[in-house]
Amino acid sequence: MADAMARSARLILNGKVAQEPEVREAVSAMREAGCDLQVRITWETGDALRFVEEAAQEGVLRLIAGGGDGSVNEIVNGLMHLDEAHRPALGILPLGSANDFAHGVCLPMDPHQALHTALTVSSRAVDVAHLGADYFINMASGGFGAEITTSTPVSLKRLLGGGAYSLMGMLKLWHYQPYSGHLSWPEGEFEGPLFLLAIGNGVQAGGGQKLAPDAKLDDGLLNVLLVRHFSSLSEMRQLLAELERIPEDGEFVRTVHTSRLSFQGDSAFPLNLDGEPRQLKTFEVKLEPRALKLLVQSDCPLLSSSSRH
Ligand SMILES: Nc1ncnc2c1ncn2[C@@H]1O[C@H](COP(=O)(O)OP(=O)(O)OP(=O)(O)O)[C@@H](O)[C@H]1O
Ligand SMILES: [Mg+2]
Repeated sequence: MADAMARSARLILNGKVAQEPEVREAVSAMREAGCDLQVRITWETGDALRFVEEAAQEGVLRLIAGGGDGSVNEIVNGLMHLDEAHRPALGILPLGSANDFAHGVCLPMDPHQALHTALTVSSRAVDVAHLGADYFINMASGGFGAEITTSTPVSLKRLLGGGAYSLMGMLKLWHYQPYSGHLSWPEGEFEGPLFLLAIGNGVQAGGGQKLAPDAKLDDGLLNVLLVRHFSSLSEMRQLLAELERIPEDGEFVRTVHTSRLSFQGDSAFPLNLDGEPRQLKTFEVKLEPRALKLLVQSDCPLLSSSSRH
């Protein structure tokens, strides 16, 4: 039996994509189907936070983020600053360029289907990670990818997919230096030059790069990917091969499942939180287990109680 459509909901739409005809048509269709769907449009950073507060004050139960990973991140931050009792469930209308979180949770990319999903499914409780005062729902990635993708439009997936030789050329051109730091978590530690660090609540970042393929959103754990730096072209080849299959304990790639992680760097470390850039010398990442209600299909592969097979 199909689930009933919610009677009311709020859509916070990133102004960059607000006028797309498909979005307008999808909103009209949901209204015609009986949902009182109100829309708020952002102009700049900070607007979404205010709209989240307004929605909570008005008792909105379903809040839909219309935009890319950055829009979802801003809305998650707004939601996490509310009391849990007044926190609306989060739906996503994927309208960004990467939409890594939405792809990771297998949401439909078609605006009509995505809105319909957000307005009909039951919510599922998922973990939310935070790094200092900043929350993220999908992934924090640091090192190589975070630095280069912040200043070029090339996605991490394309950079890593181009092969060892072109990647080496790129790193030379960028005068790339590995980052050194000390990582520690309750069950272990890592010291040394890092090529890449990814801390996943979700599975993918950088435009489709699956850095934490086994991550679940509701298991109380961060899936951490540590990639040690290389010193030759052949080592780089090995590193890229390991990134394809993400071993537990490879020569370069190592995975750790833990509830929290601290980093002490020798210098500012470039980080990307759900696609939003930061530079931090030290940080700690923790999880708030099952703190947010997410509107995804019940067979979403990132739910540990998933019935998908
Ligand atoms: N009207 C607007 N015009 C341009 N940028 C906006 C507008 N409103 C909000 N923003 C900014 O857009 C950024 C978020 O963009 P978002 O990440 O959603 O899209 P994207 O970068 O295209 O997608 P993705 O991150 O999935 O690749 C935030 O920094 C936000 O402040
Ligand atoms: Mg973005």
